[in-house]
Amino acid sequence: MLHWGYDEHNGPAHWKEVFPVANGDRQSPIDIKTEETKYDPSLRPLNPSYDPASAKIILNNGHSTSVEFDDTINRSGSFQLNRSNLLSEFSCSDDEPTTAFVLTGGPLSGTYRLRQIHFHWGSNDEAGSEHAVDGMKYAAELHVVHWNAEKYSSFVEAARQSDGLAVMAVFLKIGECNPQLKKITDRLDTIRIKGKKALFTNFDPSCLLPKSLDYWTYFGSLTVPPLLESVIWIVLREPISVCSEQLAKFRSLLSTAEDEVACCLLRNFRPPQPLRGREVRRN
Ligand SMILES: NS(=O)(=O)c1ccc(C(=O)N2CCc3cc(O)c(O)cc3[C@@H]2c2ccccc2)cc1
Ligand SMILES: [Zn+2]
Repeated sequence: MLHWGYDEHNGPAHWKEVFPVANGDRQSPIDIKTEETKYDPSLRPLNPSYDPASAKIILNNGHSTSVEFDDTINRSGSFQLNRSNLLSEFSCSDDEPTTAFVLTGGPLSGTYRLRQIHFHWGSNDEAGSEHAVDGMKYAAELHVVHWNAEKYSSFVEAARQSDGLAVMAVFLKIGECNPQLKKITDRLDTIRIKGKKALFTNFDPSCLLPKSLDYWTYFGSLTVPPLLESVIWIVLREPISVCSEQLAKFRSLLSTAEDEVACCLLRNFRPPQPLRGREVRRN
């Protein structure tokens, strides 16, 4: 198998050839059978608090489009943005609580720091989400990726720990065009080719969250290689809207680089994986 992707020759059915954990017992996504979810009174409300200044770039990494955030923090507690992206450096004094772009509450113990958001979609409006609800798939799915910055010193280290990552999933349901999503879909034509990136600042991902933050939660994995089993999944029950024209822009992204034959990224979802006896809790 060449580099993994979503085509016939390198898609999800092949990933186990290179990443045997694909057959593990806490793989994602899953089909959430609502009748079998368990209410858990100990689950607290989710508390996302994002600082718009931390958004940095939007990029096409060949298997999705992502908005990357600045999740570096140096010892003095001040946030350091690297000069190469010409963003000004700002620092908060040590006595200020740094609440920028973190997720706490819900099933989480501790503070998870926002790293990136990205999307999954399909070749048609009917099925593009990764998680399913009672067998039903949505048109697309937003993932808001956080890592446990209290316990681990980097995202990649956290990605190897069973409680290292927390990903909030938001379903995108076909309907009205989404004005908040427009800020992202309007930029996709500048990053069509794999590897392309562009400055993307002052974006607060909470503008993409639905009114209700009610959720299901379960222990799972990355849904793309290396499929690491390090994700606490928090799937919001209420979808946000997206229109066909906006979805079409995602599909016009290329999964190929400049020097390759152009190939559109028409779909990039992994099908639901076996639950293997895991429990899905709801708040
Ligand atoms: N769909 S998802 O489960 O929410 C998810 C989460 C994280 C990541 C992520 O940040 N990854 C995994 C894939 C990947 C591919 C790259 O080309 C890359 O440059 C970075 C990543 C990272 C990653 C890589 C290694 C360890 C952990 C994450 C991707 C998908
Ligand atoms: Zn994802």
